Amino acid sequence: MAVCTVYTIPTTTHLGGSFNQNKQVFFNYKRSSSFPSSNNILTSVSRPYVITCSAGESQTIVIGLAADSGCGKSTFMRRLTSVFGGAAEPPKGGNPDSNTLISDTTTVICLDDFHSLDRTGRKEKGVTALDPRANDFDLMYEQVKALKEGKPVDKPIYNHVSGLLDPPELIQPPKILVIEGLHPMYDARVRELLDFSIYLDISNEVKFAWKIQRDMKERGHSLESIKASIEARKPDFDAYIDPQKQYADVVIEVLPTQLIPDDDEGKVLRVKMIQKEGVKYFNPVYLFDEGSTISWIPCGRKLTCSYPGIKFSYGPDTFYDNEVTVVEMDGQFDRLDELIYVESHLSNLSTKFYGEVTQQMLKHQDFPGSNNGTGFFQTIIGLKIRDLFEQIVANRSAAPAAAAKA
Ligand SMILES: Nc1ncnc2c1ncn2[C@@H]1O[C@H](COP(=O)(O)OP(=O)(O)OP(=O)(O)O)[C@@H](O)[C@H]1O
Ligand SMILES: O=C(CO)[C@H](O)[C@H](O)COP(=O)(O)O
Repeated sequence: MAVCTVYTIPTTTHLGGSFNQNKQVFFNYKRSSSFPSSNNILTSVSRPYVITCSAGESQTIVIGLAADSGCGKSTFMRRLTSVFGGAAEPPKGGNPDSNTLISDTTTVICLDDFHSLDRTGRKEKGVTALDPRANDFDLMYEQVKALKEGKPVDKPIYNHVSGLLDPPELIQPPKILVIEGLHPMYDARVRELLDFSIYLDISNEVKFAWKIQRDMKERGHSLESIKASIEARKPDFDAYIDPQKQYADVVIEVLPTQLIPDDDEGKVLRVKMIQKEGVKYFNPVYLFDEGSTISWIPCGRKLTCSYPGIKFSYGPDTFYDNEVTVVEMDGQFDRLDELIYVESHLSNLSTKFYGEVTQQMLKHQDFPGSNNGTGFFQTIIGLKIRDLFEQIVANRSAAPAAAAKA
């Protein structure tokens, strides 16, 4: 809900009346009270006043997380919500197949809920879920916009168990809204609403290895059916999902290792954190010396490394014509408690205390990717998002004060 603030003028004239939420007037008077914008009749201001609304202090911050199915979005979300504390759970008393996760600070909605065609509908029309024609971008835009403006919405639910569209669920505007799924940056209108965006870019080789792990070992699918499903999705993935990475503020790219020649196991990973320069409220993380190009093998006295070891790289680059800063980690950690050694050589981490990244990694050591750059960089991005949120909130509260001083 937007919050309006009343600034009173120290005279005795009474103006009274109602106000228009969209009108923003900044005067240099004293702040006397704040109230929710739904209560739009003034009853208790006895002196001339000025009201500021809609840049409300409770405006929702929107984060977009894009990736293909089975590429670690849920794992990333668990790391992110943990940074803010409190457990993330589906809406209480709602649809047991809801895709939404709510915690004190964050609400994560899954963009699969904006599929306009259900499983049968897609089959009949011969389109995949990645195809824009199977998704309702008008509704996605309207609902994300409404939530950002502090208004609740009745969001549809795509039921992954039945393959049907279920009755909608009520979503209240949170402090931080995360929209995760296939298309958070596809529609220009939705993209414009994002305060920060992330793309999880999992290379085909690694995606295949993860799919085998989950769908073959855990869900009993055959190797052939996994191969066929990846191949069937590829043209639409290339056309509609992959191009979104050009818009992301951070891309986490996951590739096979270069430390083992001709590795085909896909267990050891090379992970790049590609951070866009010039993004408001986001200072890229760097290694040792900002702006330099660095290659670092931390293995030795302070970091235990078994074969094939660990290699970090850092430096400036360009990505889709944007200037970026890249931190890369190839290899995997043997002992997570020793991670503090690596953490202490990175700067701009947005931690609140020494060793916070290591603490978060230790807390979730059972999550996939905790021993490599995927978990490490996801944790760091979680902390950067907390920092971005705190800066935006601090800036908002400072704005009326600055206006008052002017
Ligand atoms: N960092 C990682 N390292 C190794 N395996 C991983 C990693 N992240 C995810 N996986 C594998 O991929 C699977 C899917 O992960 P997750 O559920 O987080 O992805 P998702 O994008 O949310 O999937 P979906 O869209 O299908 O719900 C996990 O069960 C695990 O096998
Ligand atoms: O790419 C996907 C996003 O997670 C799913 O395949 C899509 O949502 C369709 O779901 P289902 O396969 O359960 O019908």
